[in-house]
Amino acid sequence: MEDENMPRASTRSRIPQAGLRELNPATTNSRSGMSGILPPGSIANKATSVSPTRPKTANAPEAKRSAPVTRSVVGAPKAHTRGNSYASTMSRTGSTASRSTNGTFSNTMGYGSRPASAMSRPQTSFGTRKLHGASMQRPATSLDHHAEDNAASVLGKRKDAEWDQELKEKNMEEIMARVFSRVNQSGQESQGLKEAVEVYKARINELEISRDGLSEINMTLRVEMESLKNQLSAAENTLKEAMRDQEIAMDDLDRRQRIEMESIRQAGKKEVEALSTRHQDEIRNLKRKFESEIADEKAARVRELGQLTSQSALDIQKSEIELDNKTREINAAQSQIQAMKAELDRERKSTYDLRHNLDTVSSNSVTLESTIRALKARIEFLEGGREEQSQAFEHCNQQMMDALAETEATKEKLRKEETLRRKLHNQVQELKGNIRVFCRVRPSLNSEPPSAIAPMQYPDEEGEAKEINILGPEEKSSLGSVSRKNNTFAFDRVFGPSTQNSEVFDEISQLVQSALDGYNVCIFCYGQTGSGKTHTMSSQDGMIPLAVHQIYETALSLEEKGWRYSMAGNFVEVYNENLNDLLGNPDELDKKKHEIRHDMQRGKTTITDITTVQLDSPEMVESILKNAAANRSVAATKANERSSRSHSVFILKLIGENHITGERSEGTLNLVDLAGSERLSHSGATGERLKETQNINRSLSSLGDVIAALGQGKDGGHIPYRNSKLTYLLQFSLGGNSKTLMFVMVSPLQAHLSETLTSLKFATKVHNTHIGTAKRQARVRDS
Ligand SMILES: Nc1ncnc2c1ncn2[C@@H]1O[C@H](COP(=O)(O)OP(=O)(O)OP(=O)(O)O)[C@@H](O)[C@H]1O
Repeated sequence: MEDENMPRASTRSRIPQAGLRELNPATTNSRSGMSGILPPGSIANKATSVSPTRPKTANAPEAKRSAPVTRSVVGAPKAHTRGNSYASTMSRTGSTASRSTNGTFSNTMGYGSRPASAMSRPQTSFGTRKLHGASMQRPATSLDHHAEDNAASVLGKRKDAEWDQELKEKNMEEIMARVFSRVNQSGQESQGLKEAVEVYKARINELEISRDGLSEINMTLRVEMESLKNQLSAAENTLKEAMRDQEIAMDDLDRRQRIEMESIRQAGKKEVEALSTRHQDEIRNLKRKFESEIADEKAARVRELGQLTSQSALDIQKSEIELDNKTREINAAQSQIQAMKAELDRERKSTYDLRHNLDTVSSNSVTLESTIRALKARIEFLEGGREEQSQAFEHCNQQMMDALAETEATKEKLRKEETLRRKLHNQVQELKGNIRVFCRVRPSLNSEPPSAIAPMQYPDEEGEAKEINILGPEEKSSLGSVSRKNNTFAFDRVFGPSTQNSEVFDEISQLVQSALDGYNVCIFCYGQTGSGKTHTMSSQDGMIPLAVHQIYETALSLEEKGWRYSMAGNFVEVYNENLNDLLGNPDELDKKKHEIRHDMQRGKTTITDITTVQLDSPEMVESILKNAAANRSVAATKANERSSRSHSVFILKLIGENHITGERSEGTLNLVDLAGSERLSHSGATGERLKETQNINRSLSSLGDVIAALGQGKDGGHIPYRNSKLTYLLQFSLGGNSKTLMFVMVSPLQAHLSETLTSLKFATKVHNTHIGTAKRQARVRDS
């Protein structure tokens, strides 16, 4: 029953709020109790059309509100059922309209059937509630029981009624009263409905008025919209016109610009034409001018050429004459050398003879002494014959005096001979050249297989080898054929791999002698890492120990000629353009600063804060070399696992004094072991090693520059000693006042071939350099 009511409530909810209050079925039905009497679809349909979207739940409170009304309607019959069975019959007819045919009275009561049918209409909540209320409040027995027993009770009552006419009339009156009250009620309900109709009408009027108002607004809006449309089209027109004007203006501007451009172009063209005409005129003028100048110049040059040709012919003649002279001079010098050599040999022989004489004289003097003693004994023995004795004594004395004079003369002759030897020795050294280059190829080591050795030949091996022949690396021609270049280099001496250090030293010992004689001598080893520099210079039988031994021996032998020598040694290292003291404290390496100072007047070099060792014995050299080797910076590179990355310089200062002749000599012997000369790309160095290699290469190229500048031989010409620490240190040992020997060291390995060729080319440049005559730093003491 409740489910049927819900959609109905929602249908009513579509009625506008104002009219809904009036239309509320609860209110309406409370008055009439017969919602079913409304014409079907008249109000509900109207309401639906006015507000079709009203939510369904809005009707719930209204349904609730109808409850008390329903109760009041239901209450009326209930009051009447309390009296008699007829009232019960009426009630039953109202509640079960489908069975109304059962009673004749109910059929005749047409007006009474309307409320009953209305109540049975499923569309209204009212009807439903009424039925529900009836079933709840009226016990089933009170109505149904009466209906079932109706026949029996009526028969019983009829029996009584016949006998009680008064009661019947009373019942009839009651029924009539109920009918009247029902009619009245219906009248009231119809009045209520009329009122509702009125309300609806008023509402419809209101809505129509509001519709009219909305139509007016709508009209106004349409008119406004129309005018806006007009304004919009007017604005569009204006815009179009403005755009058209703009386009016209742009066209005008464009045209004006084109005209202007055209006029500028024309003006430019004219200007260019004028300029080109002017330039062509100028070019023509210049051409004419230059042609005449060139013609003049040509004539002058031709004249000059003629003069030069004749001059050069003269010069050539002169040169040829000079060449002849020089050749003659050389021949003379060579014969002089030969003569000197012969003289030297003679002198040597005479020295030998003199020594022999001296020995004879010494033995003579010994003999004389014994003779004197014998004579003395004889004198004593012969004291008797005085005259005879004194004669014999005088004779002996004379013999002794002669022998002493002879000895003295021999010594004097020896001293003179030594001076002469020095002079001759130096002349020989000068003739050999003040800068000499020796090449030394080290032997292959055990770790190096024969296949790794590059082919090298020594064409003049039989005598004093001076040439080396090396096959260069393989080169591919553009046609694809592989060839190897044959490179021949010539030096003052070439030592093959089998040469021992002692043989090499024989060649340089004369230079060591020069240092003792008071000359500055510089011997340095040049070559790539691992080519044998350190072995040649500092090994146990290297140049440094051998030189020191020779100096000791010579100094000793010179003592009997009146010479006393003092020897002071320094051992320094040039590392990264810094000077280190290799005989000093190792902790101070690379920290302590040493400065090089030159005494330009005396041609002397000193180093500040350097350790100087007095060499008292040849054995001291060994410990010096050991200390220096321990201190020397050694670093690993790709090229060699133990590689000296610095230049080491052993400086030996030799000061000699002859207490007999008063002569004094000051010579310096510099023995230099240069750092590896390999190129950057080959060493593969990086970081700190790269910096080292760069510094090494810079100082080596400075050495080359100094030698090249010395070779140009211009007096007072600039020699770039200051370009590196090494050349600055050796300033007085490289150049006019000194003798220089360079060893170019060669590795026999095929892998080092290109470095070897680079070294040999550098050495060839040095070899082709001729340095001026050396001066001996000697003074003769005033006596
Ligand atoms: N004439 C030689 N006879 C025998 N062995 C040699 C000779 N020359 C060099 N060696 C050996 O070859 C190796 C490399 O020589 P060395 O160390 O003297 O080269 P280096 O040019 O001084 O190299 P670095 O620049 O690294 O000092 C050493 O083992 C050395 O003993």
